[in-house]
Amino acid sequence: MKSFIPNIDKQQTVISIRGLYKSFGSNHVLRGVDLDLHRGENIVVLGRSGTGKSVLIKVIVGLLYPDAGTVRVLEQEVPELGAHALRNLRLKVGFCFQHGALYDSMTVGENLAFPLKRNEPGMTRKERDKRIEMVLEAIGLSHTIHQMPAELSGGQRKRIGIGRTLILRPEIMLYDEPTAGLDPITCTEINDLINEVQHRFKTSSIIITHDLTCAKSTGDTIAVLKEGWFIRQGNFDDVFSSDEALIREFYEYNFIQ
Ligand SMILES: Nc1ncnc2c1ncn2[C@@H]1O[C@H](COP(=O)(O)OP(=O)(O)OP(=O)(O)O)[C@@H](O)[C@H]1O
Repeated sequence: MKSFIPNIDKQQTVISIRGLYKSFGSNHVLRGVDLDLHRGENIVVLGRSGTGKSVLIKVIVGLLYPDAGTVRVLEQEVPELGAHALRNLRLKVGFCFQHGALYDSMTVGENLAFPLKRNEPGMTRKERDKRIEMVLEAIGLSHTIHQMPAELSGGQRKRIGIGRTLILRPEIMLYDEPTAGLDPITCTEINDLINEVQHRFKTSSIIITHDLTCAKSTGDTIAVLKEGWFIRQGNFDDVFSSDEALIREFYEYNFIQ
């Protein structure tokens, strides 16, 4: 379980979704999704492969248009936003790709500088270097600044991927399977980092995973996506204590992975 009590503002939702439907032809992926992410909260979206977790995230950042329902992010109705407003919103919603999505031909420092040069062109070199140093220190990888991604371990690349998202100081973090493909010790380090980011940068996060350990250690709220909607939402113990079949399903899945 988490080692600190996060400061969650239950009065303030940063993401609010009601009655979300999304189909692709006859494939009805999301069928009435409701979700509230509060300021300061980590929500884990737990679901087996193909249940629509990525579709949900894409709707949240405006990459997919919903068939029905409302999707409100940082006080804005996402499906109604034009390209400019959507671009601005996406700067406040950081997406951590599953494989880090680092540029192999750039050093760690250059990878972190890249989003700053593109999105904060008014920044001086000194300000940029300071931000990069601060983020590298936060993710515990200051010594890698001149290294190439190929020289890093899988866990370190994941951390740099998280750092590259943090560098723009987003209000919301979206993590796509942050522990996929990592050994158990590295998984624990990434889970700790997700909590550290929540604590230190006051972010609100959605963490997509089918890793129960990740869910238990990072989630203030667990939302279980199945057959197009959230069949359970609550803290880990509430969600799993009463339903043996559900927990077995995920344990079996974790062993298969
Ligand atoms: N652009 C698209 N066009 C057609 N079908 C799509 C599209 N995007 C997703 N789907 C379908 O939506 C369903 C849910 O896909 P999604 O990628 O959201 O699953 P997931 O829960 O993220 O799975 P995984 O854990 O394997 O990443 C799948 O059946 C997929 O084929």
